[in-house]
Amino acid sequence: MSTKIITTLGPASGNPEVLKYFKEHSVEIARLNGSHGIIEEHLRIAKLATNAGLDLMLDLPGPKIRLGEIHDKLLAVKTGEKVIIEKEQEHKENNLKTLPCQFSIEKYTKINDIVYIDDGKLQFRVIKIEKNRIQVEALNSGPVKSHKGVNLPYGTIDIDFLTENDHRLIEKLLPIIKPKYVATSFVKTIDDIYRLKTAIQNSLHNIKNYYPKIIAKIEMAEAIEPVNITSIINECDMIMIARGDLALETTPVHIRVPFIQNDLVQRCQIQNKPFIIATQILESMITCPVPTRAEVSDLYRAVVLDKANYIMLSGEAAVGQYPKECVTIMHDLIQYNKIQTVHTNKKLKTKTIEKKITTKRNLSKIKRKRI
Ligand SMILES: Nc1ncnc2c1ncn2[C@@H]1O[C@H](COP(=O)(O)OP(=O)(O)OP(=O)(O)O)[C@@H](O)[C@H]1O
Ligand SMILES: CC(=O)C(=O)O
Repeated sequence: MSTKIITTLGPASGNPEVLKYFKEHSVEIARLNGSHGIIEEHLRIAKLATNAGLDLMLDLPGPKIRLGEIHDKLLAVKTGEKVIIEKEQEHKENNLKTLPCQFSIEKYTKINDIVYIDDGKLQFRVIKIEKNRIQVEALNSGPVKSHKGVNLPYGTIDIDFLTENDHRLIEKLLPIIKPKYVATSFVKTIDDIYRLKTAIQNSLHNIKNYYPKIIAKIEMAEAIEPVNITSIINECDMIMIARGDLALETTPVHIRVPFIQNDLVQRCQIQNKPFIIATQILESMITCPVPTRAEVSDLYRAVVLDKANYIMLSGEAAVGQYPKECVTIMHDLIQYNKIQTVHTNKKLKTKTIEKKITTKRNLSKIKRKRI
């Protein structure tokens, strides 16, 4: 089976024309990211995607630490600037810029720890810890936007696996849209998968003949420990190598992802489990109509070397300027690989036939000599 595409839906792709294009160009699954957008919007887009013939994936946010609503949606920070990160309901007047956070994070940090925001695009060093807030120093400049992810690779996070938001999506959205797949974020152990299954069963108690396939998103250091990963792969229907958070939840940050990807691909192949390679495959195409050479090489690795069952577009398809162009690049590489494979197989076949013929000829020569 050749690789298929998953596209995350959002403002850039939630319309019939784009979805039709996706369907015609190797997209099989439409992902609804439960971290963004309201239920009504997910319902609307789910209907459009189903009408376009796509399967649905509901991606549950799990215990991901995110910023809250930033006043005016955006705040600029400068290198060296001191900033407060505080639990959003616990705001205390101060004269520093303040980033609201959905969880209280002071208990997961120590002085000098690095806090990563927005997939690591912004880095801060912890300089002071107080109740419900930390003071940090910006290590680089940039804009901070509402709801971006916060990663603390040096802390042990013990936020409950299924959050209030996950329960709300399981109860309010799942029974209506009946997605073929439910993806679950920040899985650490097999018990998390059991808990998710129980929550889904409870929400579907009145619905017969439907149960979603479960996708475990691998993005935590604990999940890739040998004692956990084998049983997680066994218990779910598909694995997502969720490289965005994985890059920041494993140390040394950023550089371990390709090594872990290699290991997970091998494990999935040995355990005969389909897998998805996700995140930043064509990230630069959020704002540029063509990919970088490095991105095409990453795509080549996923499709040709790893033979991923699915490759996934996130922001590129949800909010990017070129969702159709991204899908076209992926589709074209998949098709090109098919042609190359047929070509190589034909060449191999011809070589084998040639070899057989030469061997036969040599044999008959030997026979003739003997006579
Ligand atoms: N439905 C949506 N509505 C608005 N913005 C969205 C939507 N989906 C995604 N986005 C934007 O695109 C970015 C990238 O999308 P992506 O699905 O990778 O989200 P994410 O925040 O990185 O979360 P996750 O870790 O679950 O992938 C998001 O950070 C968000 O700004
Ligand atoms: C897809 C996702 O959640 C990640 O890469 O972190």
